[in-house]
Amino acid sequence: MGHRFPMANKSFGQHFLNSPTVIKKITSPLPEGVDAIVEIGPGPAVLTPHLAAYKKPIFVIEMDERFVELLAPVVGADNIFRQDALLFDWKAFLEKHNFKSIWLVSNLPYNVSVPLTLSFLRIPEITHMTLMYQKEVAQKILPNDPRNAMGSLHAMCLSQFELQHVVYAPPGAFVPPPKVDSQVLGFKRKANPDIPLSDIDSFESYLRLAFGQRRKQLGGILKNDWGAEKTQTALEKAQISPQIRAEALSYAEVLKLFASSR
Ligand SMILES: C[S@@+](CC[C@H](N)C(=O)[O-])C[C@H]1O[C@@H](n2cnc3c(N)ncnc32)[C@H](O)[C@@H]1O
Repeated sequence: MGHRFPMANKSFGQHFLNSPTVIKKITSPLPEGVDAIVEIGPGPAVLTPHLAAYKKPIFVIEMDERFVELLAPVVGADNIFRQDALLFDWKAFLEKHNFKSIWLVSNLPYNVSVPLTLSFLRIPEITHMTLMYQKEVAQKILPNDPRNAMGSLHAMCLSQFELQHVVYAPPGAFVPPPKVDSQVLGFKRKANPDIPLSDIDSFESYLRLAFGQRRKQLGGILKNDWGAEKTQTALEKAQISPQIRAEALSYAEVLKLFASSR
């Protein structure tokens, strides 16, 4: 496609997309009703021009200062945040701009993809996301085979979003090619989340406890933290056997047990 990439900086997890098919799948269509687009880690403006073409307000957050010069003509110098996306001040950004429905797009740097996803799900104004992951991580968020696949990332994301597979990206879709396969997922915020955001921290602690030792029996794991009485009452109320392994729980059971534990 003739895109000329600067030298990739490995410490920033840089692998630039070089596949028109994958780029198109990530950047289209514009989700209905969004009033702004935020791209994390735009690098040398690979996805960015396709997103800017929608003529919505567009902002980018990029750590590597070498790219500012390439991004400025695409999004405007004032719309570039040259910083770590993990430290981005969403509160200040939203107070200033008052957007109600943001589409967040990113070919995420693999080392920060999970903490970033967990932070985005806490920002209700982010209504749509299209995010690239290492395939193993994407499979934890949205397993192809849902049997015995329950885990904390899946439950956390599903509590706020409808999830869908968008496209696989083999190593050859990038320059330089990473050592792993990648997968892009689409997220659409549920109008009524299964867990209100005010409870999301407790839900996350509960999931970390229940899925910290996925292959052990659930009753034993919970008892260590909750004590015998609370564990027995909660499991009975949710009609779940203490002998079950956490990974075999259905999503409905995960929600029921959380509700029963409170
Ligand atoms: C995998 S590359 C993707 C580049 C481009 N968007 C593409 O699709 O080809 C990840 C980009 O994220 C940037 N980056 C890495 N860690 C970051 C962080 N914590 N916050 C913001 N940007 C980061 C890197 O400098 C790099 O440009």
